[in-house]
Amino acid sequence: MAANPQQITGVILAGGRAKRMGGADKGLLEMAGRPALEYAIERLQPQVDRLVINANRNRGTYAAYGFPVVPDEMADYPGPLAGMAAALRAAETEYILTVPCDCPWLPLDLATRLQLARRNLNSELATVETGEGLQPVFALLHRSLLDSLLTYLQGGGRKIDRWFARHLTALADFSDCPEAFTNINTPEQRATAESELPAPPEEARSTRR
Ligand SMILES: Nc1nc2c(ncn2[C@@H]2O[C@H](COP(=O)(O)OP(=O)(O)OP(=O)(O)O)[C@@H](O)[C@H]2O)c(=O)[nH]1
Ligand SMILES: [Mg+2]
Repeated sequence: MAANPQQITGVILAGGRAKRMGGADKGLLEMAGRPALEYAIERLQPQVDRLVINANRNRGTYAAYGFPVVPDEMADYPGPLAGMAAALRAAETEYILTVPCDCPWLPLDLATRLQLARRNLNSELATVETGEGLQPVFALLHRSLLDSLLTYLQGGGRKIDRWFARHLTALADFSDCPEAFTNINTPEQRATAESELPAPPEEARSTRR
């Protein structure tokens, strides 16, 4: 199908090893009674036209949410850029918007603010600046970036911000809400998050289709 220039595919990056979480599949790890990625689905889906999940393990469990599941094309967990590359290849829209699976408070106006920043700079790429630094896993990427990304990965590059530096990069200012990008890497952070997340309402328990 021809890509529609207006459209964005949201990508939930759930392909990591989660070593700091003891090797659990972090997207499926329960946080306050719900798998982590359900928070990301709930907050990202209304902002985008399509959604895909990038995952390397338990793909059947992820597929049960009803969205396409895209695995990395590179073996051995090369990092989030591999998930971005796989999603760019799979997406049928002009843009993808990536978020990590472990960020239950991600902003509801993420897509709007990234698109605005990107348009202002007329760039192919936009990411988040919180005032405390970049949050480069949150990225709006034009499909034309795939070749550059594959070249960077094939050359051994793994760092997102170093690859971004090869391109004009728009920064969306989220200094008003840096805490919205809190992500959960360790059992301690999970415990803190669980004390702050609401108990799941009954209907939320059936998000999984
Ligand atoms: N597709 C893909 N995604 C990854 C890979 N490594 C990390 N990610 C994702 O990138 C995002 C940020 O990574 P981290 O929070 O460090 O997650 P992680 O790498 O699984 O966890 P650690 O092993 O503890 O660093 C998460 O959404 C991960 O799922 C990978 O090799 N492939
Ligand atoms: Mg990591």
